[in-house]
Amino acid sequence: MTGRAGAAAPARNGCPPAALQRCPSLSQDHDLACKVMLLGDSGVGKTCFLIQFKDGAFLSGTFIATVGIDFRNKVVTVDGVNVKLQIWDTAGQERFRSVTHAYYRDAQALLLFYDITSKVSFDNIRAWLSEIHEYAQKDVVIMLLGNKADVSSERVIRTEDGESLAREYGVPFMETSAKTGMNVELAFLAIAKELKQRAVRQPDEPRFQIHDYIESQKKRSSCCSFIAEALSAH
Ligand SMILES: Nc1nc2c(ncn2[C@@H]2O[C@H](COP(=O)(O)OP(=O)(O)OP(=O)(O)O)[C@@H](O)[C@H]2O)c(=O)[nH]1
Repeated sequence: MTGRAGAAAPARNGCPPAALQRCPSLSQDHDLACKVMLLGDSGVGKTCFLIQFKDGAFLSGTFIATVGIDFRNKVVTVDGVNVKLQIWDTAGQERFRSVTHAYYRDAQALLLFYDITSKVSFDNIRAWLSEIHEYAQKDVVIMLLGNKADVSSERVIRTEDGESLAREYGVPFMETSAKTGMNVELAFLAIAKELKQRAVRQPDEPRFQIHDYIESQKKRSSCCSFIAEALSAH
């Protein structure tokens, strides 16, 4: 199921052939392929986040928990390089934990979610980070995401608490909404940019700073929830 892409393709989009030779994989529709895993407690919104990114839609209504693990591909273009993100959506339920552990080792990036309306999901982030340190590669890119930022009336985790936890672990952070789409694309684009730079960085190119990029691009939940509330009122 891990399906790495195969044959080498000619360099495109101004990315020099020598640099692309170092990419983890090459094929017709993309220059570089990367594995990204979505982690976090059951119900935090991982599947909805993925569907929002892939199809631009929100799955509302009955919550159907993921069983085991599933994946979707999406190609994004960053700085002229086509990056295929193979995104693994894991089941948050404890009983599937041993299944998902097996997939950590191959992942180049991990999006770790909590739900801003659930204290338990936030408190469990430390346990998730311990698992990550146990099973994932040492240089894996980790991003902390506080999802459901559109539901401001039920918020129990302040933005500052998310920021401070992320600072403690040295990982980038933002609040997101799989419902409104707030910061969904940004999360994946930031990952794609970081992984692309690791694979094809030119000697004279400045190093990509994922923290700075996110800080400069992210939308604040207060502004977004204001807009979402205004829209839902009509
Ligand atoms: N308001 C709001 N609801 C959301 C958001 N994201 C997900 N939900 C809802 O939260 C519930 C759980 O979402 P899922 O995406 O299935 O959660 P999950 O993390 O994939 O859960 P598991 O598959 O069990 O690990 C669903 O009822 C969604 O409609 C969001 O950003 N805002």
